[in-house]
This record gives sequence, structure tokens and C-alpha cells, in this order.
Amino acid sequence: MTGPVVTVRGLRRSYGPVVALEGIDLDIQEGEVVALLGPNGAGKTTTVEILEGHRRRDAGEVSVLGVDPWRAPSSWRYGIGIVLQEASDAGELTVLETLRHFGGYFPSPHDPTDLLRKVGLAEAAGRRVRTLSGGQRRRLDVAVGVVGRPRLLFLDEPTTGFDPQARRQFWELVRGLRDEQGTTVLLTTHYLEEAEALADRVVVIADGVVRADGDPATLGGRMSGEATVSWLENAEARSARTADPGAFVNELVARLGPSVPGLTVSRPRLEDVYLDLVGGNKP
Ligand SMILES: Nc1ncnc2c1ncn2[C@@H]1O[C@H](COP(=O)(O)OP(=O)(O)OP(=O)(O)O)[C@@H](O)[C@H]1O
Repeated sequence: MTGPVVTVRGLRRSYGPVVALEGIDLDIQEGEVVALLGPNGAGKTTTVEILEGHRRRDAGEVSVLGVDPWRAPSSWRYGIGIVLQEASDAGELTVLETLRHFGGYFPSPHDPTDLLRKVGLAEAAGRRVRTLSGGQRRRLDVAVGVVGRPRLLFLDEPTTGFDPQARRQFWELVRGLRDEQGTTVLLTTHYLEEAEALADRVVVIADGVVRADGDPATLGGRMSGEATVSWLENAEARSARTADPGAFVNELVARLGPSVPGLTVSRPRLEDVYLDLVGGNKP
């Protein structure tokens, strides 16, 4: 990691009377995979579109690859890759032709055949795009998004509609981009499992403000708060919340013997922490 790729300070944007962003701060370092989470209408798309240079802001400082996206020269786009939710028109081109076509817009694109291999589409190179399955189509979208070797890749809800296997393969693909190419990734997702599996950092937005920003493993004090210990005693399921699960389990072992039946120790799931942060756990 060599420095900030994205810096945002006090970002504000309203649509008429609707305040979409109320003062967002965000930093993304080179080589990070960051997941932007938040309920519908939280302001994720507005934030991402401002970073992409597609939407004007009302106030605040924004720097993406060292430049204000709203005033960026056209060459700035070479450093950016965008994979939108809605794929562009499939048309009659083959997979390979599509990638060649989009690669032609960039000064030093990936070799299209190599890239198709990396995204697991080598076998489909000669097929017309409209005949691809949803998952294959998404892989092609990603290939198109990275064909110009972007330093920063935006992925908008990339795995919506994927089966579990395709989702895992897609995660591997994104990890490969980060680990092998050093690509920085900002993704939006509604899947907490995806954020946990993929992101070095998650940023939770709700009502136009950042509610939390940190490692998904420790967000909201996840690993330092209370744990739930569950076990079976006299054939009855028991559970208890404790701030010191080690000591609690030691007591159980002392009382019930070394193999406590049905013993599990669990921390709050990312989903629980997230729902607390966005107010979705209110009674
Ligand atoms: N073009 C627009 N005109 C008017 N209001 C808008 C426009 N775009 C977004 N908004 C409003 O701004 C707020 C933030 O919307 P935004 O699309 O950024 O949220 P989001 O977090 O991306 O939501 P989702 O998860 O549903 O995609 C919402 O209240 C939305 O209704």
C-alpha cells in the first residue's frame, strides 16, 4: 500500500429537499478492498457516482487518484474501472470481440485472451455475449471493467443473483485482482457475508453519514464485546452471554467434565453489528 487512492472530506449532496449525503469522510489506500454498506437510500450510489465523476457534489473535498473527479481530465478515466449493476447492451459481438472493443479505448490494455482466462471465460471466448448465463455475463462485465488496467475498480452490487458457487469464484477473482495487480476496489453490496469475505475494510453509511468504518472482523467492537456460550446440560440446551468466555468455559469444564456436550462460543455476526448500526435492530 503506497498512499490514498480516494480521499473524501465533508461530502454533501442534496436532491431538492432530500439530503442524500450529510458530510461523508472516507479514505481508501492503494491496494485496499473496501465495501460500502448501507440500507436502501443510504447514499451509497450517490457517493460512488461522485467518486466516478458522474455526479456533482454540493460541498466537500474529493480526490480520486490525486484529482477532483468533477474536474478531471479525460486521461484520468484510464485509471478507473467501473462495473455497473446493469450491464450494457450485449449486442451480437462475441466475448473476445467485446473485450477487444473495450480494450481499444485504453493506452495499454490487458491482452484479451489472457484476461478471459483470468476471469474463467476462456472457453466462452467465441460465444455471442447474449448467449451467456448471468454469472458468465457478470464475469465479462468485470473483465470489461479491468481491461484498461485500472488502479481503482468500482463494483456495484457485483454478485446480485449469483449462486453460492459463482459468488465464491467471483470473490477469488477480486482477491486475485488485488493480490496480483494491486488493484484498489470499492464495492457496494447488500450481502454482509460478501463484505466479510472480501473486504479489508467496511464502511457503513446510513442517512447520509458514515456510521462505522473498520475491519469487518472487529467492527462495532464485535470481537471484544460479549460472547454467547451454548451447551447441553441434562439433555437441555443452555446458553449464556459473557464478557469472558474463556473463564466461563473453564467453569463448565470443571462442572461437566472435559468434553462439554454441544459446546459453542459465538460472537455477534457482522449482520447483527450492521443492523445495530443502521437502526434495524430496534424493537
Ligand atoms: N436523481 C435523484 N433525484 C432525487 N433523489 C435522489 C436521486 N438519486 C438519489 N436520490 C435520493 O437520495 C438518497 C440516497 O440515494 P442513493 O441512491 O445514493 O442510495 P443507495 O444507498 O445507493 O440506495 P440503494 O441501496 O437502494 O441503491 C435517497 O433518499 C434517494 O431517494
